Amino acid sequence: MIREIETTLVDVPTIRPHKLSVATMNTQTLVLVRILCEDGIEGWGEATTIGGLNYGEESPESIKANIDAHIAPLVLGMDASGVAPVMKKLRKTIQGNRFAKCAIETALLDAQAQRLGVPLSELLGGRVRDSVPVAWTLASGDTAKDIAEAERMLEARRHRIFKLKIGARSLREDVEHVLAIKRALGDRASVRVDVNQAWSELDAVRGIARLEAGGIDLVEQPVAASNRAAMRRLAARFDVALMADEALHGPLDAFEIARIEGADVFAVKIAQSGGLVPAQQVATVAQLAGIGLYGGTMLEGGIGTAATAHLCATFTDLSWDTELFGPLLLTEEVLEEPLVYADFALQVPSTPGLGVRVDADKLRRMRRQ
Ligand SMILES: O=C(O)C[C@H]1C=CC(=O)O1
Ligand SMILES: [Mn+2]
Repeated sequence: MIREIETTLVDVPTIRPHKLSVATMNTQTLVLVRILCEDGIEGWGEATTIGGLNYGEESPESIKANIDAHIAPLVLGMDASGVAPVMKKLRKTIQGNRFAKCAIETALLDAQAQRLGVPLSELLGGRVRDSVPVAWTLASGDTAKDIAEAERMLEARRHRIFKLKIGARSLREDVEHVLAIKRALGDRASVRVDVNQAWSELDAVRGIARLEAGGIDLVEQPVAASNRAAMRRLAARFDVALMADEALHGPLDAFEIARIEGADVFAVKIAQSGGLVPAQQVATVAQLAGIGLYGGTMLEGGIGTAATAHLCATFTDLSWDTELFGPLLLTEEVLEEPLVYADFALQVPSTPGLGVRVDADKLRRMRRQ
């Protein structure tokens, strides 16, 4: 039985300002959900988002309020081991709120996998890999600093895939910034860009032509999420891989974008999709349509990152790797033992459930009062 659902906000400073076209992040607010079950098992989920309301339509505060006032009362007392009936009820009764639903589903699946004594990946069909390659986002806003940061990451064998956040400056400045970084790193790294919807279609045509010629491997969400027709035209026009991110709010969007050939790659995000199971459906649609897979992040801490890692471990083909570096952008850790990053990859935890333990003392100290 689901006995208790507790939602906690934790404000954690980032290791440096993280500049996106929609926001500059100096702190990240983790939204953590703990579900206590009658049998004493405790499951954890995460509903962290980016930039308050700059990135998406759910804020940390709205997610917490909606779980506390509307979602928890609906499912308290239900059978905790029946994850599917609980989620069926939530999805039927509650509109939207994909992040909150993701956190509840993750916590219930974490608890259930612990109950069964298996890693979460085994509840999702079983893993085909024990680690996932991890990209790093260069987003200091300064070309020389970004190059130095990339060199440090290569030297430490932590990352060899770099995603550059662009779209806030003029097209010319952005393209020069990206190409300078690519020239400095050469074939030692894969360089990709994320425009976070900032460009018009015409900007995108001009920008992508130069990025493609300069050896950039992938362009993420260059135009507005709602402009699927532009994504279709850009995907048909250029060879460089075009990735959908903000345009993907779950399996239905995945199906529609696949149908119109509106992307070459999908960023699979568990919170944007509304949970681990719908995110797996997004991936299934992609695989059926011949669309590549990439494990995306909402810059979550250790819990959401571990959950996505378990999901990505089940994908037969993960050709575009992951960006599961969220915990590395934060100055403080909420887990007892941090996730393990080595040899350009994140190790997928192998103990029962999510395979991570929250440090209760640290959380008490760090939580928003
Ligand atoms: O992909 C996004 O749009 C959001 C996020 C993921 C990595 C990062 O630096 O920002
Ligand atoms: Mn993105």
